[in-house]
Amino acid sequence: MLWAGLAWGLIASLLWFAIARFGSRQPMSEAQENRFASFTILFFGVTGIVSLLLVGPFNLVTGIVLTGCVLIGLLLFPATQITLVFILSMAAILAYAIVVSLDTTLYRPLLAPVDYRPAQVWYDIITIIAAGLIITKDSFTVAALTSTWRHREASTFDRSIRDPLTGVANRGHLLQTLTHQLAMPTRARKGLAVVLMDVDFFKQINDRYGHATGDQALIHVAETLQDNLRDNDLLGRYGGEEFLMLLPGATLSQAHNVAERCAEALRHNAMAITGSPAIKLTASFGVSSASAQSAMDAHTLIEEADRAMYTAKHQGRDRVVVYSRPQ
Ligand SMILES: Nc1nc2c(ncn2[C@@H]2O[C@H](COP(=O)(O)OP(=O)(O)OP(=O)(O)O)[C@@H](O)[C@H]2O)c(=O)[nH]1
Repeated sequence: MLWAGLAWGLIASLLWFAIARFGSRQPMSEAQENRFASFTILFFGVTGIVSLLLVGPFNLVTGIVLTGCVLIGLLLFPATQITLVFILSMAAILAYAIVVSLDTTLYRPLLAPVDYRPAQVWYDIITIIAAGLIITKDSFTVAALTSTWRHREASTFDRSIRDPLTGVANRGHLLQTLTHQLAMPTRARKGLAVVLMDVDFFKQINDRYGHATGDQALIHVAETLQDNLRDNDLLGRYGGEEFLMLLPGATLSQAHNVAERCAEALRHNAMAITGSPAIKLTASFGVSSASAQSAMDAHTLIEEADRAMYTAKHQGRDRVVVYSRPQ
């Protein structure tokens, strides 16, 4: 019976862990994780109750299943459900203590041996509470590790799509998002516009104030642009002092307005630095768009915006130029 219990605990735990970790190719969504966690509680909870009924609270099989229930549950749990698991495990420990404190002649496990003897009640209660505290402490350690692990996974993903200096999307993420949006079926997408901008005379800022101030200026530019975009627009750093904005659903003239708004914000939002007058920054903007019907690829669209941006540079900088496609 003991070995069967141990084997069962081990197999069930490994199985559960394998399903949680490798069961789906995609990482589980939060809703899936919650469903899986609830199912796990139910499964181990029911198993625990059945063990209690069949072999009684003093049997090692019951102990293993209850401990497994708490530990495996916590190992797999999304952080949002840790409190729930904690309450449930404390309730399980309390219920366990109550059961052993009862006059056990009132309760006789279904599979109890003929010479079944109730244990010393107080001794058992103290042992169970101590065990409960140890399990709880361990559970919190596991929970903390699990949450660090999840957090690390999330922040690795975050790092892989962000520009480390400015915190906006990096070039790879911009291109991937744009390619994905352009590949959407015609009926699912509206138009899409891109705005490419390049800070004017940026080399002079580096030369005059130093590279660290140059970096601050890039952060300032990114913040100013971000403040002038909507939530579903995507701003990213395309190169050194070049930023790209993806505006899903925007027409060419709407994107033109957005670019003018950004140029205006940059013009009137000089960057404050200590010990010198605020630095005035301007930029040149190029705008291009793809209608819902056009089959345009990401590189062509960006190249058009790039040409328009260079026209803006040649026309004297600090302005917006819209790409006009040859008829
Ligand atoms: N501080 C800092 N400078 C950068 C970074 N990336 C690129 N740069 C600098 O940006 C400058 C770009 O200079 P240029 O390409 O000559 O262009 P510009 O001076 O902005 O002139 P125009 O674009 O013609 O208006 C170079 O000096 C680069 O070293 C960065 O991450 N931090």
